Amino acid sequence: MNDILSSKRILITGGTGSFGKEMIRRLLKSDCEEIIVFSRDEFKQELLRAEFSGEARITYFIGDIRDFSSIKRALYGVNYVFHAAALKQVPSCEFYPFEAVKTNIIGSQNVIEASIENKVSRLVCLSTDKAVQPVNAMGMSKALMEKLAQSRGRSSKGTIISCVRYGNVIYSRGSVIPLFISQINQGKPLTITNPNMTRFLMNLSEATDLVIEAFENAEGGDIFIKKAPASNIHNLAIAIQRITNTDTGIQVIGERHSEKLYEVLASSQELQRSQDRGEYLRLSADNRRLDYTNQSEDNFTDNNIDDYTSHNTKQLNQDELEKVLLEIPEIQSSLSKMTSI
Ligand SMILES: O=c1ccn([C@@H]2O[C@H](COP(=O)(O)OP(=O)(O)O[C@H]3O[C@H](CO)[C@H](O)[C@H](O)[C@H]3O)[C@@H](O)[C@H]2O)c(=O)[nH]1
Repeated sequence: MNDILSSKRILITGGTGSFGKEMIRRLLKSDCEEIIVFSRDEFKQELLRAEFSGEARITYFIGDIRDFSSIKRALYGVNYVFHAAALKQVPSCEFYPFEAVKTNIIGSQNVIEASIENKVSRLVCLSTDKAVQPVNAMGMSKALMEKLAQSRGRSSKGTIISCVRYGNVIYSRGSVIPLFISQINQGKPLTITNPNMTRFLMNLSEATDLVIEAFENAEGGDIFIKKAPASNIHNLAIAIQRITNTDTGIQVIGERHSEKLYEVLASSQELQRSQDRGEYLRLSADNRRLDYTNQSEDNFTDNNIDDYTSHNTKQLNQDELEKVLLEIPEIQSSLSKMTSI
């Protein structure tokens, strides 16, 4: 990646989050000229400044993607953009769906238009499996972000706009695994919603690799996904108990608002237009024109292709789950704190 980054200016929206930090670490290994962290929260920027103290290539920009003028100003002279700013929590977006509209849809449209106006050459937008056949406000808003990116990705020749879809990132802020660890620390039972619910699992490094894969290889309107294994929540809870050598019990609490039993990383229709790239799949935009009189007659959904779901992908067994979990730095540090008590 170093060649295309040399002497370039890169902006990360939502740059203080876990993806932002990991991407900054990767970018600092290149000869890029500047990394701009664009986000709303001055305190989180202060913490990041302390974490990367003395790193002259990082600059900090307070702004909000909901405000077109602030993102437009920040993007002046920028070459590449990673768009990670979003409202990501399913339950809170259910209760405040218009906030998801404002950030994930209108904010993303601002990032896309400001990138095109500033002649940014590549823009990668971070999406989620919840955007496929969405049932909750978070997924619906991300689905529309993808549509906006694909629509402008088709027409904006100077800016390559692509998306990536994450599965669940292990130990991401506010997610179930840190919750389980905190419940264990308090001697409480692990609360599981529906034992049979499955989720695709990936770690932060894999999620960042996926963004880089799209950044380097996407054509306008592409969506990249990473082939990922999955687990059901019951097995995940058992694996957490086993690696922590604890048994505070398990309490089934039932599903939260608008949760899916399983997630879909790619629909059968998308898979029909996909390119297998080994670890990754590239889902091309449907680039037909808005004129169906001249299209070929083979535009049918292939009945033999299933959606790619967290139910039909590879399921991690207990040993594999424990191995995957033990590789996560935050879990390692939680375990060492537990043993030192
Ligand atoms: O107390 C709990 C809380 C959650 N779960 C279950 O654990 C799984 C994962 O839940 P998380 O809250 O960790 O994650 P979500 O699947 O709801 O969504 C997460 O993954 C998304 C990607 O698909 C986005 O990254 C989003 O920001 C993030 O919240 C779900 O099946 C959920 O029902 C429990 O069993 N018990």
